[in-house]
Amino acid sequence: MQLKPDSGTQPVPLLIAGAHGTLGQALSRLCGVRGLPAVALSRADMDIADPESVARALDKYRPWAVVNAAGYVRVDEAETDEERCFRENATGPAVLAAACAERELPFLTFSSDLVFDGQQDEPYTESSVPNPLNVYGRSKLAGEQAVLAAYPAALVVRASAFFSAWDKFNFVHFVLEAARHNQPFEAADDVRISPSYVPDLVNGALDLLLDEASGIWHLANLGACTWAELAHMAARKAGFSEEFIIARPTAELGLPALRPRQSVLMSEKGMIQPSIDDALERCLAELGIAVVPVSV
Ligand SMILES: NC(=O)C1=CN([C@@H]2O[C@H](COP(=O)(O)OP(=O)(O)OC[C@H]3O[C@@H](n4cnc5c(N)ncnc54)[C@H](OP(=O)(O)O)[C@@H]3O)[C@@H](O)[C@H]2O)C=CC1
Ligand SMILES: Cc1cn([C@H]2C[C@H](O)[C@@H](COP(=O)(O)OP(=O)(O)O[C@H]3O[C@@H](C)C(=O)[C@@H](O)[C@H]3O)O2)c(=O)[nH]c1=O
Repeated sequence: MQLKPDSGTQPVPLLIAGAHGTLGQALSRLCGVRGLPAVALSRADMDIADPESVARALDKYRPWAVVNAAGYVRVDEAETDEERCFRENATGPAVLAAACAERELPFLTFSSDLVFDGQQDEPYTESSVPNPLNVYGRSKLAGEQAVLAAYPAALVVRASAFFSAWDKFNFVHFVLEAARHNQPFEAADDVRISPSYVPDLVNGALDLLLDEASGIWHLANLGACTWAELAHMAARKAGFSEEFIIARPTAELGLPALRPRQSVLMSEKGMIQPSIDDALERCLAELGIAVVPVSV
């Protein structure tokens, strides 16, 4: 651990942007578990798209590295909110990257599987050609390109649909809530993804940062499933009946933004994450739900 040059004993922190979000909160939590001093800043503390705000925060906290967990994630709203979406997902990361490059600070930012168009059959790797289908995906790709242009040594981790026991804003939580209340749950059965269990994503991304990795890396749990299959897996492992799940083509869900028919992520760089099945069981255990062994 680096000690702050002018402080003697105070450890030099990791600075996290996007403190109050799903990823930001998980980063703070796991930095604590790993004994990594960190300072997590909300938008009020540091607006990542405002160069003066970023400079003030970096000069105040003098971190050894910066992790950007901030962003605009409302994929469907982005279709009619392009300016705000690009501000948070492209301008913001670019401002952070330039400030970190100037100070030679390691920088990690996150991108998404939605930079791909789903036209290929095989999983997408780091060398696959992006071609986003929606405003959100275009903003994430623009952010990747701006960050690596400003700071080629930056680390860009692409992840996919988050699921986590630590907050309620994710698909697996919605499924379990519908199961508990026996409410019908419509799930897309024509879109294949490789979901990201947030603790695995955070630990993998921190490992890469500490290993001084750079460039684009794919971090998603191993395997692939449709949203409907993920819903069935979650319900079955949690011991619920599965009748409440209604498989639907995505077109019938009335979502404004187009999604790729598949955006399964794999890494060609060897950063293998645990399987979706294993991650889901750990997620359920973290929720205090006894996992029902699936009969073979
Ligand atoms: N959720 C997912 O499934 C996936 C997410 N990602 C990426 O991971 C990152 C984090 O996502 P997630 O945790 O789900 O997002 P959340 O919406 O949970 O959190 C994002 C946070 O960023 C903050 N923020 C937005 N703009 C700024 C800004 N200009 N300055 C400072 N803070 C800002 C938001 O604050 P406020 O509330 O004030 O807007 C919010 O607290 C994003 O880059 C996203 O694209 C990638 C793949 C999948
Ligand atoms: C909420 C819900 C979603 N879905 C499926 C359909 C659709 O493909 C997709 C849309 O749901 P969401 O809006 O949660 O997922 P979506 O916005 O597509 O999720 C994305 O979030 C952004 C931030 C990312 O970066 C992506 O990786 C991805 O995780 O999920 C269902 O099938 N049933 C549901 O009830």
